[in-house]
Amino acid sequence: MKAQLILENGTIFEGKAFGHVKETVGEVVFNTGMTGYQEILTDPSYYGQIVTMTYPLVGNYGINLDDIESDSVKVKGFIVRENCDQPNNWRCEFELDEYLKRNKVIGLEGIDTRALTKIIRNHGTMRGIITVRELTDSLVKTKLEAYSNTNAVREVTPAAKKEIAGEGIHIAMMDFGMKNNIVRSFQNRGCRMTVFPAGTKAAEILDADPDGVFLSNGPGDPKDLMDVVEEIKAMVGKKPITGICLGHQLLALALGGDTEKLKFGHRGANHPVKDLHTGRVMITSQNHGYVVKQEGLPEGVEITHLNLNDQTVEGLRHGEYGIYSIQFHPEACPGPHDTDPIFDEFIEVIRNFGLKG
Ligand SMILES: NC(=O)CC[C@H](N)C(=O)O
Repeated sequence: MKAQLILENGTIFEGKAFGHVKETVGEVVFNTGMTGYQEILTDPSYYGQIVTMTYPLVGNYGINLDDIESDSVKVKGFIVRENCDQPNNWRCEFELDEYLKRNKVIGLEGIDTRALTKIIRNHGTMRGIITVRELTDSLVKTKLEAYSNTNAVREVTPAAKKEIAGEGIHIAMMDFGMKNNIVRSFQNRGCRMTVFPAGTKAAEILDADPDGVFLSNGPGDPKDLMDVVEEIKAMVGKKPITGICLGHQLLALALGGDTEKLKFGHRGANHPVKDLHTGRVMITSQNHGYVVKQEGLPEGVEITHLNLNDQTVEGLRHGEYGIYSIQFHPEACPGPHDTDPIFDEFIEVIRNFGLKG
């Protein structure tokens, strides 16, 4: 069935619908990974967004239910140059088309995703609509203007608290739409975890008496979560706190720093990041549209990592408070595992804080 992508600036791409055919509105963002579409589709940080892949052939190894990062597809729509309908892999359980159908998410294929990416790069991230109907300009405008993603974290955070057994240190995880491999990475290191929904008060988390707190990744603008920032503030200095991506941005806000929106974000599996302590450059997995501003970081906060493509902040530390957070994704999935040792560094920060007390 014929379908269109209509962007906020009026650009129209014509292609073919696949997956579950329905109209969808979202922020159109691009990912430059050559593989990893299962992890991308199910990463809750993409909630509210339409993702387009720059790599031209997607779906060729099919779908298996081991490589997903949450229980369902979280993107609002998925755009590819070519959807492979004859996947071939020993782990393949079914096709991408079938997976999108089961999750009621529309796919759009047959458009030049590299041309689309160039438009987003030049213009900045835009809203868009995927539709199989003929819409008038004014209806498109109304639908795009009605789009809001301010409630995203509330849509993907778990409804209730959960315990995960382990023999090691006890970490309170604030789950803003946490990827599965973050939990696995701490589990591999023996950690015990209590996972709390996003709306949990600091007092309840402190009551559980964890050795440390972890703030997860998640969708949307960190400034839509100023109530959460207040709870984090109430834990600073009392417990060591670590965080990834949205968690890192929320920590920066809690410490008195600021965040801003990037023109088109970082989404891919080959972003070079420099560790300013060791001088080493690591290739990282990334998915974010917002970033911590360098200017205005309060005293005591040290920038630990920088992105070598655009010199943006990739890591922060506060020695005295036992705070350490990272903008990129040490849990990978998808992407290289270069930065997996960051989880050991998180645990070390938590242990060292314990020793001080
Ligand atoms: N992966 C994430 O946690 C993303 C954080 C935030 N939603 C951003 O886009 O910047």
